[in-house]
Amino acid sequence: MSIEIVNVGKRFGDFVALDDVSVSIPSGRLTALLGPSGGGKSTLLRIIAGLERADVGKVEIEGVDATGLPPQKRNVGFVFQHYAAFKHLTVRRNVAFGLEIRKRPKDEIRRRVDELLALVHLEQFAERLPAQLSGGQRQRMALARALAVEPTVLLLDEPFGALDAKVRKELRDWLRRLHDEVHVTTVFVTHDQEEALEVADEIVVINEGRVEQIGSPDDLYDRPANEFVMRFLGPVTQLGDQLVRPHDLQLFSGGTTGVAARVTRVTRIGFEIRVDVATTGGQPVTVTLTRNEFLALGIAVDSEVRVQLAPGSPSTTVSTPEQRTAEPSLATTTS
Ligand SMILES: Nc1ncnc2c1ncn2[C@@H]1O[C@H](COP(=O)(O)OP(=O)(O)OP(=O)(O)O)[C@@H](O)[C@H]1O
Repeated sequence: MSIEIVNVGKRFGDFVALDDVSVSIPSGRLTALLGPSGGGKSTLLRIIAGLERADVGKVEIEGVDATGLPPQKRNVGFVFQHYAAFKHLTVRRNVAFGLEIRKRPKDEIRRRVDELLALVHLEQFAERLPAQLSGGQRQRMALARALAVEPTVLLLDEPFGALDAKVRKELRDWLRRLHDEVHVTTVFVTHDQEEALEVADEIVVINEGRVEQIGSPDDLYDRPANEFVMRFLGPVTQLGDQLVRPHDLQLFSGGTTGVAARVTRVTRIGFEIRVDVATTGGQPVTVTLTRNEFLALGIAVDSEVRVQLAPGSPSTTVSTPEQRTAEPSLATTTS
């Protein structure tokens, strides 16, 4: 294990930002700290970086107790959402900065910076100033600069957060490929579940200062530890007292399987069809089908159907019976 966080606690005044957090972050992997705003992700990242001190607990990096070490002794590189570049220095000099202050030989610096600029696809922009780059290019420069000093650990706090959706998506794919080439242990903070599921090898779900679940994207999606993780990782709907995913529900136009319901609304959303139904007990349930599945059923608004959870699909029991689904359906109940 590359980073061991053991029983870490952190308060800001009376506010508990982290409550007895223990996480093992594996070497050479890409790990996401995922959770809602204010949950404590950045605080945990800053504690790993040494920018913040834990009140209790221990941080170990590559077998070394780093709890009391200042940031510059931890050999970590970091990139934040609003990256502050040296405005008056070229891209090349920005990337070289960490190597220059370490007084590495000029030849070595040139070679290493060329390699890094190629890695982040910025070779042709080496002599530009940061202001002459796009937002996405600037974040790539920031990553090259963080990697220049060969950190043991790379820490990224919402590094693409300020960029538009398309650039964000491109950088996400690019980060995944970069990591496959470089293999530096990387921890990144995100509140975007899609980003975490797509990019990370391991995800740590953090909410209200506590770890809700740690696992691979598949573990979390298919075997959510609790209702919070289930709701946070994707769309949900409720069938009886079970919280389920709308695409894990099956509809039948006849027969006796599952629960009797009536179709209240049919909506096409891109390549999916969303079918809202109301059970005979009056519970609104949302089902998503592919277009072909929908056409094969031959159903429309007011059709009588049966609905059931596809065998083997994840579900969790809802804690309070009156709790509404996270994605409320627009169904008007019929009985
Ligand atoms: N220096 C500080 N002083 C007081 N409270 C703080 C400080 N830093 C963080 N907090 C509080 O601690 C909580 C956790 O903050 P943190 O930034 O770790 O959350 P986060 O999960 O990263 O959220 P976001 O995605 O919004 O950045 C928040 O309620 C925040 O207001």
